[in-house]
Amino acid sequence: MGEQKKISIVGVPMDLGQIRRGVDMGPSAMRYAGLIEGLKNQGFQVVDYGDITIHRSTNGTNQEQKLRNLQEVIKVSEQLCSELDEAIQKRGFPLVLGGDHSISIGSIAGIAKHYKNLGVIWYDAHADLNTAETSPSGNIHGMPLAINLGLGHKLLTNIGGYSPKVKPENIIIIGARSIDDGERRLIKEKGITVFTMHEIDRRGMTAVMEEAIDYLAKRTDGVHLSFDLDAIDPIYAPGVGTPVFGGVTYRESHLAMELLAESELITSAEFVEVNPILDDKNTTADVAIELVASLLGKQLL
Ligand SMILES: NC(=[NH2+])NCCC[C@H](N)C(=O)O
Ligand SMILES: [Mn+2]
Ligand SMILES: [Mn+2]
Repeated sequence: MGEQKKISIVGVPMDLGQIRRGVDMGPSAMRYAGLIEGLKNQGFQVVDYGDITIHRSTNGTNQEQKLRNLQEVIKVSEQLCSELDEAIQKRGFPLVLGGDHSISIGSIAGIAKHYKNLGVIWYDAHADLNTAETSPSGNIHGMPLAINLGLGHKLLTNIGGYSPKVKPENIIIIGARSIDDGERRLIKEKGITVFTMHEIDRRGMTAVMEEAIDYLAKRTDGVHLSFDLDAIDPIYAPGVGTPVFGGVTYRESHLAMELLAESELITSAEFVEVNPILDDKNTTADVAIELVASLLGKQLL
């Protein structure tokens, strides 16, 4: 990253993609933890677009059904899509703050149209590859990666007016340890690369990241990092709505971000699922902004 590179920040206080309240406060928690100041100290020009407005109707549509809050999620996704489109045209590095992981539908919709062959690193305990048919919960935050592949409800896959956004061979999932049956079938059928916790335990984070970086560097013209804080073990990042034990450590996650910084591969990023109500003294937001700093080139010496 050269000096005075521009970072464009967009907050998405979205909690409609799942049922636990509090994740809408994620963008505030990361700002409160010192995100903007930190990036400025790191030498970046920071343009903060503020938060997208979310209209939370008291009785959202599709409440107990297979796509909870569908209409609201569509509205927010379209808005995020056009904000990111604009940020990229103004040559900023898009940094999106969640909000639950359903925001990735809008962010990747806004980003992918600027690339011929966008790669995606999905750093997550989950695969988020469900559709309404396979979802055990009806929560849209468990579906965004499938939607970005063009699988799922038409109104979601068509955000931004085009579909699909990403090819299955350009996706790498890292840190997965909770995968539903339908997701497992899709991973096999589409040949999606997944470095589960097994591969990370067995080969180590360095080998996993090096392979991911080499692979994506050869075949993509931009890579979006979608970082779900629940990839990290809840010991280090307790403030998430769907925690799964046995996750990536704090150190391994920093290492992963440092290797990505060194590779200069990442062209946009989002940090999602930070839920300060479930957190312990804003620890998860603190961890998130430290990881942002590492991703954007901060070094210990
Ligand atoms: N972004 C997340 N935290 N996703 C969790 C998804 C959990 C589960 N697989 C579901 O579909 O409901
Ligand atoms: Mn997750
Ligand atoms: Mn996720």
